[in-house]
Amino acid sequence: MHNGTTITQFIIEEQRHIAGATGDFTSLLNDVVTACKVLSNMVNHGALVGVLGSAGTENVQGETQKKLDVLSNEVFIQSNEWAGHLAAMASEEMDEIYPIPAKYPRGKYLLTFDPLDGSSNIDVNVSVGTIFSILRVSGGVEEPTERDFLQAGVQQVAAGYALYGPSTMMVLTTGNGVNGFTLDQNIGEFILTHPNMTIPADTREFAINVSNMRFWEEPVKRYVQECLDGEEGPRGEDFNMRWIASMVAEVHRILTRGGVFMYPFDSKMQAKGQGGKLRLLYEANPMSMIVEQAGGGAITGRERILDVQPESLHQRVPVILGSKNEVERILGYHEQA
Ligand SMILES: O=P(O)(O)OC[C@H]1O[C@](O)(COP(=O)(O)O)[C@@H](O)[C@@H]1O
Ligand SMILES: [Mg+2]
Ligand SMILES: [Mg+2]
Repeated sequence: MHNGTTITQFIIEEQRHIAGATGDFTSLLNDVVTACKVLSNMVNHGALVGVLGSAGTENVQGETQKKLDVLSNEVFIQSNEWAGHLAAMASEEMDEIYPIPAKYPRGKYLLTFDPLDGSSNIDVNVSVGTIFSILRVSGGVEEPTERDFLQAGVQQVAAGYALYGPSTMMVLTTGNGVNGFTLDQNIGEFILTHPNMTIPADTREFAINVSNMRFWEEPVKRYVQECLDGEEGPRGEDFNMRWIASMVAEVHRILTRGGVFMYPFDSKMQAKGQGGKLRLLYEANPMSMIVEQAGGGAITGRERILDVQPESLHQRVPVILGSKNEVERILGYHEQA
């Protein structure tokens, strides 16, 4: 049994040093933490509580929704709408933004989330997670609009994810480094177990869905081919590969032991008029903030993800993130192409 720092203690301690902090942000994060505990419990019970399988509906992006995609979205809304910290929420699973209903007070923050990341893995009992990002309202608190959410990732106040794996973890940044907490199921608290997570600058491990190889652009093909060529190739070293198909789990591995994760631009997505597979506001931006705060890099291939000016709520972008020196190498390959 752990008796270390709880996530609430950690956040309160961090906020103590911020002049003018009202406690709103602390209690918003607390509600997000509660939502993730509820989801952890649901995911853990799986088939026992009838939450696996398809919901028989599609989200705005035309993807089939799992029952847990829908349930986790509802849990996130219920946990976060009542307390008066938020003006609105936006989620991968909702077509439009969700302004806080008039029966509740509205606050100065916005919450975006991917309530269940990696949901194609849920029925096969492989790790899934939740990704979230907190922004400040740019316009009026009373009439939040989609435009309020279209802020570049550098504007994020905080970002984090929960990983429902062999143990449930919460990884969080408020712009002051990255810290990891493990859920102690016996006491229902996240305990600080991974202080100051940092990504090694060098790696010999990459993650990409190679079934898309024929659709990639030249610089990504070059990078992956050089990894595959191993000791005999230009890198002079053997590389290892992983593909979990849950971004949350891939990013967590990278925070733990380094590596590169890529869901790059490809011609298949281009044909559908999409810039990439992963969603800028719910996946790319929060993960990029975490990765940069841990000393890594995060780019689309040609530019820093956190500098991308969003044009629409459900915008997708190419993502290449992880160990700094490898990300810089891939950026260089794009610049040379
Ligand atoms: O099935 P693919 O093409 O390998 O894509 C896997 C990617 O899709 C995602 O699952 C998208 O997330 P959702 O499950 O939230 O739609 C990422 O987590 C993952 O990296
Ligand atoms: Mg996702
Ligand atoms: Mg999802």
